[in-house]
Amino acid sequence: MRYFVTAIGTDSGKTITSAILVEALKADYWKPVQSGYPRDSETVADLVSFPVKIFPSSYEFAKPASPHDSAKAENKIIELAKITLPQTDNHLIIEGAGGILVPLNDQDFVIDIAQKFDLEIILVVNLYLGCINHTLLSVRELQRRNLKVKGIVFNGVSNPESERIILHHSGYQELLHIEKEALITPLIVQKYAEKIKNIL
Ligand SMILES: Nc1ncnc2c1ncn2[C@@H]1O[C@H](COP(=O)(O)OP(=O)(O)OP(=O)(O)O)[C@@H](O)[C@H]1O
Ligand SMILES: C[C@H](N)[C@H](N)CCCCCC(=O)O
Ligand SMILES: [Mg+2]
Repeated sequence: MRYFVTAIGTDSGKTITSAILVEALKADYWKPVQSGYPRDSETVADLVSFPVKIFPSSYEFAKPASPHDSAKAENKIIELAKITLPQTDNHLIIEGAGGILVPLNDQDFVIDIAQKFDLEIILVVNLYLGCINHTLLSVRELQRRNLKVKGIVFNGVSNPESERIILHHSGYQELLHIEKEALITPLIVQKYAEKIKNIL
C-alpha cells in the first residue's frame, strides 16, 4: 500500500495522521518536500513504536513557508522531475506539505507529486468553522484530477453536521476521527493505529 497524506490546509494533522498510518501498517515514511522545523520525519520517528525507515526528503528548506517561497529564499527552484519515489517492498506513507494547491514552483503543486506517482490519497480534515468550504473545494480539485481517494480522517473536536455534509457531498468514506488530545504521544498513536488498521 502507498498512501499520499494531504489535507485542507497546513497544521491540519497530516503528520500525526501519517504517524498513525505508519504505526498501523508498519510502513516506511517519506516527506518529499519539507519547509521549516521541526522536520516532520523526526516527529514521525518519535511518535511510532518501532524503528521506522525514513526516506530522505527530495527538498528541505529552512523557511517555514510555502515550498516555492522556502526554495526561493535559498535561491533554489523545486523541480518536480527531480522528485523520485523511494523504492521499497514495504508499505509507504508519503506526506504532502500544506494543502492540495500549495505551489512547488510557478507551475507545479503539491498534489502533482501524488498524481505523478499515481498515489492513493488520504485527506485530513481538521474541524473548524470554515472547514466545510475548504474541504469541498479540495474535493472538487481531487475529483477534477480523477485521483483515487481512500477516505477522510477527521481531526479535532467533533462536529457531526460538518462531518455528515462533507461525507455526503464528497462521497468519500470516513477512515478515522482523531479527537483533540492533550498531548500526542506514541501511546495515543498506537490507540488510533488499532482503530484504523482494518480499513486500510
Ligand atoms: N488531534 C490533535 N490533538 C492535539 N494536537 C494536535 C492534534 N492534531 C494535530 N495536533 C497538533 O497540531 C500541530 C499541527 O499538526 P501537524 O503537524 O500534524 O500538521 P500538518 O498538517 O502535518 O502540518 P504541515 O503542513 O506543516 O505538515 C502539531 O503540533 C500537532 O501535534
Ligand atoms: C511551513 C508549513 N508548516 C508547511 N510545511 C507549509 C505550508 C504552506 C502553506 C501555503 C499556503 O497555503 O498559503
Ligand atoms: Mg506535517
